[in-house]
Amino acid sequence: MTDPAIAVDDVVVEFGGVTVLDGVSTTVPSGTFVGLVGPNGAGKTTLLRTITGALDPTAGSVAVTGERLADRSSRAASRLVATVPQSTASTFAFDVRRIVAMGRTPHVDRLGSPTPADRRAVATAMERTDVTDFADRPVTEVSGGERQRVFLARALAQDTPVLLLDEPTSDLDVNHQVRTLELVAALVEEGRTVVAAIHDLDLAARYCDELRLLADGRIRAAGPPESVLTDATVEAAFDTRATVVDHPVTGTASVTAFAGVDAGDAAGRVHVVGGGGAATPLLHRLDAAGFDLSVGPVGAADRDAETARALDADPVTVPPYASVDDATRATVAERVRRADATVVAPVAVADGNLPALRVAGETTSLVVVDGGPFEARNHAGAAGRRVDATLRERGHVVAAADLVDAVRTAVAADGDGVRSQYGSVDSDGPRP
Ligand SMILES: Nc1ncnc2c1ncn2[C@@H]1O[C@H](COP(=O)(O)OP(=O)(O)OP(=O)(O)O)[C@@H](O)[C@H]1O
Repeated sequence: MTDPAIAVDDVVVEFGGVTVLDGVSTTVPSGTFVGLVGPNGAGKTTLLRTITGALDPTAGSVAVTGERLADRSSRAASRLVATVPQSTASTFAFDVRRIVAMGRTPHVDRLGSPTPADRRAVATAMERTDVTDFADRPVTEVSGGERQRVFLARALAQDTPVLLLDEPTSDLDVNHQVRTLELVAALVEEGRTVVAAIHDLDLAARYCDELRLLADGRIRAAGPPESVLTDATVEAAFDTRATVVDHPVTGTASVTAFAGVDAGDAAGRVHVVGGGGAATPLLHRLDAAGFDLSVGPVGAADRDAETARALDADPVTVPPYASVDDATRATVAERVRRADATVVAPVAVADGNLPALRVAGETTSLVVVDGGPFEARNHAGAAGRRVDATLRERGHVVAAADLVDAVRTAVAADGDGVRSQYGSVDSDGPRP
């Protein structure tokens, strides 16, 4: 069997008597992209620095392609591993091309000048990281995100089998985040091995072959992203409530954290009127709080339907582009009546949700999230203004941030409160 690209064996790192890595063992197979995830201070940077040999572990050992980097000359080690540090602040005003060319140092003969192959490697690295346009600018005068790409270009120009990246996308805009991780994935396809500390769990799940979840100096979970990122592992490592679902577009794990949401001890059935993704964040909050959920009516392929299925929240769906038939209407009405509270997401009034809005409006335990269909600006005319005023006066309208508390109160008051009377004021029906 060939050696793994990286083997970390029972590594302990202490700083001034404080144990930062506490017996970390893991291997990274050659040609894979492994993401290091975990909370601030978990030890990700420390582990990367130990792998490069920049830090000597208190105990344990690290091998890269079967060799201890500490036993190699720094020039030889630099032909094996390239790194992009978390902070790329540079004090020297070298131009970008010169910074990238520094990646060739371990390959260039000490006395010789760069060869055409060196120049080609620099040009290709700049192109692949999209920095060619500002190749002649001083690195001190480019933006933080541009500088991050310059240092990735330097690492690419170094042309090593192993790349270690500390937060390679932290300063990048959304376009360059995705482009950079696609570039990294392409490098891995070409046979390189990459380990990257990544804070964005969704991006890590989307691009990495495997993850290592680090917390309190230990690896808490290791393997494919979907096995590492679960509600339980994320909650334990990050000390927060969290829900992990399949992302509707990428199909990979998508993590939503809820700081300050109580442990899921809330009881009660809640029906949510949503559509177009408006209910998705609300469903996550309500699910994390512990409510039993139903949703609808929503299109079968709607984002809210996907979320509902992922959370076992029982969506009432209609086929795409179909109108709501009598049977569906009756099902929704039944769900609303059976629920201990009904939540209306900030949706626009549409033929599809109008029947549900009508039924919801007649319940006593209605929670309307601010910006929704009952708002005056979403209705034409006096009827709309009356609906809005009545609901606000009766305390049914809340900000999304206050949703869980409002639903707890509504559930407790179910059957007890005054009717929201949306039904009675809406004599001619709201108009979109
Ligand atoms: N040189 C050092 N001396 C003392 N303590 C250090 C040193 N380097 C790191 N630490 C401590 O070790 C712990 C782990 O730090 P590390 O930078 O490895 O975490 P991290 O997981 O990369 O965090 P972040 O996500 O915030 O970048 C932290 O508590 C940090 O304060």
